Amino acid sequence: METYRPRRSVLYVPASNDKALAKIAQLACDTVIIDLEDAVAPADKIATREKLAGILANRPVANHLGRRCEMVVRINVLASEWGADDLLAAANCEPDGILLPKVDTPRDLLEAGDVLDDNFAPDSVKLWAMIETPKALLNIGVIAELGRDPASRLACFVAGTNDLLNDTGVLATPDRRYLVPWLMQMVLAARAGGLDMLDGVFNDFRDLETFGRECTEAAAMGFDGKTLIHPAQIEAANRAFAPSTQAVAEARLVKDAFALPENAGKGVIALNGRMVERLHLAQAEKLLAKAAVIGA
Ligand SMILES: CC(C)(COP(=O)(O)OP(=O)(O)OC[C@H]1O[C@@H](n2cnc3c(N)ncnc32)[C@H](O)[C@@H]1OP(=O)(O)O)[C@@H](O)C(=O)NCCC(=O)NCCSC(=O)C[C@H](O)C(=O)O
Ligand SMILES: [Mg+2]
Repeated sequence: METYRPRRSVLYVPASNDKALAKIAQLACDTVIIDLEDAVAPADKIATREKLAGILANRPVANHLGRRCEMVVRINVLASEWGADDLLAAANCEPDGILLPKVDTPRDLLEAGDVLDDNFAPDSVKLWAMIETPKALLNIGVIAELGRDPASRLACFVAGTNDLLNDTGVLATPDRRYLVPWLMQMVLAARAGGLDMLDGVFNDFRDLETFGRECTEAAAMGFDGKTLIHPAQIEAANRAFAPSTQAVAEARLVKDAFALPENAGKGVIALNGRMVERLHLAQAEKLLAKAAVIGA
């Protein structure tokens, strides 16, 4: 069974921006997040929420990979004046996920999950969580643990680096040196919880060179993909989070070596002067499956 769901390029599209919404079908991003939160002015929140059903109904049948176009809705903070209505309105539109901003504790997710369980089937919409507050970082392990319980609906973490910089006062530098320790904590926690982990946005959308570098680093740090704010960022993200040609070739070598009759049943083999274990075979098979899905 195919389990890899590509989320290399995850584009925020403001739910209030008709021009941007109309572009979705032409874009080569793996996932779209329809944003009701930061991208929508307070005066427009209610009118924008009312457009949600139309936006989701118009989702492209297939995306650039020929797969069902994954659409997630980011709602306003649950405790805000808009949050509760956003949650129900979003779930009614049957998106693939609902992204909760400013999650501080597991309770925030459990409360949203309870509302969904009272109104929708247990296997319906998934929850995604923004990790963007100091409290979320302090609680990241227990929040991530929810990922091991399918009843929690939790499927994905998204780093909110703008809020994190704002709330902590750390300096934004091109190499993200003060953020990296927290980003690595997020990756570690996501892995412990069996969750996907998406990197935060890069605001300077005309600077594609620095953006490309940040994507390459994020892939090396273990992120599954990057959240984006502009279509110009899609291509570099798709490239950075895809397995390289060399990685695919090496994975094939590992798979072929373990398939040799003389290696049947062996736990460890030597390959071109390198020790290769069955965990490397599993890793290679995962990488090849990923490459097959994205056509790399
Ligand atoms: C940043 C922008 C406001 C820039 O918009 P604009 O000046 O219109 O850019 P361009 O003229 O270069 O646009 C070219 C065409 O591309 C379309 N476009 C632009 N952005 C998007 C998009 N996100 N999705 C789809 N299409 C898009 C324009 O409409 C132009 O189309 P056309 O004229 O037909 O050629 C804008 O990019 C933007 O609004 N981006 C998204 C902003 C957003 O959603 N922000 C909230 C999410 S990020 C966040 O919240 C961070 C997190 O919470 C944290 O804490 O870190
Ligand atoms: Mg934010």
